[in-house]
Amino acid sequence: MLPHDQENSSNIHGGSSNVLVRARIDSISLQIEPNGPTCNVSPRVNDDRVSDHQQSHHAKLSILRESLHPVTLKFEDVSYTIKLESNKRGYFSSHQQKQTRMILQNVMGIVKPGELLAMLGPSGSGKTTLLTSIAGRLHGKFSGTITYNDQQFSSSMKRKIGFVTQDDVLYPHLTVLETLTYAALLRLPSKLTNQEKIEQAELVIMELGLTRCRNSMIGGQLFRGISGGERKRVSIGQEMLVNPSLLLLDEPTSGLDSTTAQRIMSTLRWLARGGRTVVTTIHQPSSTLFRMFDKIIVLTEGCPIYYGKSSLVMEYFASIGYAPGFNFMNPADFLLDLANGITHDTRHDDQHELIMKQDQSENQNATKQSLISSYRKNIYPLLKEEINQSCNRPIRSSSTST
Ligand SMILES: Nc1ncnc2c1ncn2[C@@H]1O[C@H](COP(=O)(O)OP(=O)(O)OP(=O)(O)O)[C@@H](O)[C@H]1O
Repeated sequence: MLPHDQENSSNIHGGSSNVLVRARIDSISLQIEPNGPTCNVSPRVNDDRVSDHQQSHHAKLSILRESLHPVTLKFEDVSYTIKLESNKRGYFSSHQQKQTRMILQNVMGIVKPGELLAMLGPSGSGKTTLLTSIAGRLHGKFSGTITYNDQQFSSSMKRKIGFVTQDDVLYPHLTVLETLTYAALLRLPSKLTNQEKIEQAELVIMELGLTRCRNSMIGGQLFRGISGGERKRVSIGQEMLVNPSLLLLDEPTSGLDSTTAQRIMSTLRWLARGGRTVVTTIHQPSSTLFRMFDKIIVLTEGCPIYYGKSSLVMEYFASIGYAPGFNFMNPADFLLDLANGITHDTRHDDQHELIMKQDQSENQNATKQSLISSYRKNIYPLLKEEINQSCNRPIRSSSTST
């Protein structure tokens, strides 16, 4: 079952079955905040022909569809430095020189419930480090502020965060159903009965379209199991079980074919539209994938060169003198080139490669510095204002950033 198919299907929020669902939600000791997501697109259906069974089934699905604690994430001037220890004279020298390296520098952003933010940038640009800091798992010299509904990170917030890491750890000998059932038994609150926990695992399997492989083993290096895309969905499912308000994912589509990647991104978008705040890193998205992001942040060597709506990114770079040399270019390819300091020239196409090579060797750093300064001049002040203005205000579903 495709999640976006479900977006089009009826989702019942009224009726007695809904009361039961609410009762169950309450029994998970979660409460609906007054600033509920305004972006939930579930239509209300009042059709007597829908059977009780169907009603209860759809209503149960809505448990996973809605976030119960919408979270507005803000990260302001996040910088992170690490200490590098290197030998001064040689490998066996006891004289060690301590150097520092800046991994992130003044990174800012705001993501509201219902929004999907993608972090883009070349390998080593700091995407995972930023995601880890948002998850509250970064240790070391870290400065700046990260808040969740204007509150600092706390253990109660930790429980509302789902973090899907790049290298998912799954037991190869368990089936999909066993993996998710054990996760449900271990992670769901003790107020739920075991039967209810098992039902939640079944719901997640349906929601993520894993029904066909529910009894297949995960597999590993020694024996083949489910596919890479299914495996990634199992990892996402493990986090979905606890209905996180803030879902963070590190490279959820890496190594997957474009159709599977698109399917996973549809799932993430659908989770966001249920009032969750979704942040993902991504390496090389296709243009179809790119269009699914509400907002993007583009990093080069730890510094942002763009933050804002994905639909406005090309316009922004064109306004500061950077445009792709030809039409129909995947915006993500263009942005990654820019983040690497490679500009596209509008001159004749067969000169293009040569120009790119020259840029790489001679002008890369200058281009990056120019992009960083343009960001500081054009985007940073507006973003700072947006973050300050949204302080303690009701959460809205639309974004007003660049
Ligand atoms: N604890 C650490 N010690 C040494 N280097 C580190 C440490 N943490 C991060 N780095 C370096 O910081 C840079 C950013 O790393 P990060 O994993 O955030 O990049 P990334 O953009 O996610 O890369 P990729 O796309 O390849 O996963 C890299 O050059 C990495 O080697």
